[in-house]
Amino acid sequence: MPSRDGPAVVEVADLVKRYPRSDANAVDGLSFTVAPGEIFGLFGPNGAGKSTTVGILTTRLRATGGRALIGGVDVRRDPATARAQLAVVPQHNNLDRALTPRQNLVYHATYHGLPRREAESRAEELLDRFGLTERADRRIEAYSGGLAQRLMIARALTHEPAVLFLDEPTNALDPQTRLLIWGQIRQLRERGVAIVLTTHAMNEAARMVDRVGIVDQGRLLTLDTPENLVRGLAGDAILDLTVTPAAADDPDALAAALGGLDGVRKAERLALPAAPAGGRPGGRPGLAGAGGAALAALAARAGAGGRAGAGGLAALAGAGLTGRNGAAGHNGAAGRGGAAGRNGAAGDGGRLRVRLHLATDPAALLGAAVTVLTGRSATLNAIDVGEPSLEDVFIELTGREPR
Ligand SMILES: Nc1ncnc2c1ncn2[C@@H]1O[C@H](COP(=O)(O)OP(=O)(O)OP(=O)(O)O)[C@@H](O)[C@H]1O
Repeated sequence: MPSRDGPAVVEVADLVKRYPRSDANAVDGLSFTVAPGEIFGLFGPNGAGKSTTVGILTTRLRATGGRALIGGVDVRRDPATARAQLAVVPQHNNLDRALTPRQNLVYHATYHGLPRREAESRAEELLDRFGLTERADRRIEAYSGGLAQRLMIARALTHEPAVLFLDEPTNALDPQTRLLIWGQIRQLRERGVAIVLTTHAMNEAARMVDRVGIVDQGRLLTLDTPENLVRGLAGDAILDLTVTPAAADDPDALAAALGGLDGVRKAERLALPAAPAGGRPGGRPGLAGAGGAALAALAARAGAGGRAGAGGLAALAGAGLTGRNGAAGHNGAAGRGGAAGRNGAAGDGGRLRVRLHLATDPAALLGAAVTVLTGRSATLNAIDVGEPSLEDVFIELTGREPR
């Protein structure tokens, strides 16, 4: 079990950073703590203030106000002592190309005060742990991105830091290297190392992090475990309906009617995914995919429950059913299972995609949704159901507009 007792190893209190000649704070009163043996995800859109926060904590930048402590040491007052307790793995390769991989590790260890002998045996141990022993004396230039990332993490561990800052640790890595790196991060957690992780690959990281702080415009929007965030903000399930409203109907009124159903926490209109020429849009799994069994059951229950009238069931039978794997779905979440062909609609003309965030089982809602649609003479083209994800929470909090 990770040891999460004892005083926080990272403490940030009312932290402020205003860059010269800027008219807004890049970090604007941020507060959080990270315990030993905790993996803390610091997430936020581009420009939210993550790098600035990490820059202050790692002594690269000076705060304008507030406090930042590493292992109880104020980074501003005593940066050298703070640095001895932390390590940073940057997103981009900053290995010393004039040295071999082994020499990179030995150099880093001696820089941090280890005697030569100890530094060499530490390097040996880390090369072994990261599967680099065979490649320890090659030229750095010959290293792939994955090998370089492994070596950078190994290098960060030479002085046994109490806290490790990882910036996009698995960006552009193959699945094997990702697994290795997540495995190493897990082991560090078991040893009581605190890890502060910044990444945009939230759904991947959600499986690893203990708590998440989501920041935007330098402020903390929320801080909790991924499970609590997903449950609390995004709802229990997500149901995406692609519908063709009756010609005289108002799409917003139709979306609002669906949003008013019991068990719906929120309804939002989404852009329709672009359909590739002649193919299934979105590339999502259909009934045979991850959500297939659940969806078949859902369709059966919605039918057996008798909530929908005969017309509604006919509409349901004609709709494409797909599973979504809990993505925020802004780039084509709904696989339409050939519904466009059955519907006879040319292109996406007149169609509407409504996302319902549910506080209930989708099966319990589906009949009522179909009744609303048939009551308004709308056609149901596709149903896409899935679990909400951390990325859904992120979009909910920070919006869909690119920064
Ligand atoms: N050296 C600088 N001088 C002036 N403004 C800066 C400087 N560095 C960052 N900023 C601004 O501070 C704000 C926070 O930037 P920061 O790089 O910390 O965000 P971020 O969350 O790390 O973004 P990303 O995900 O793109 O790395 C942004 O508005 C950015 O433009």
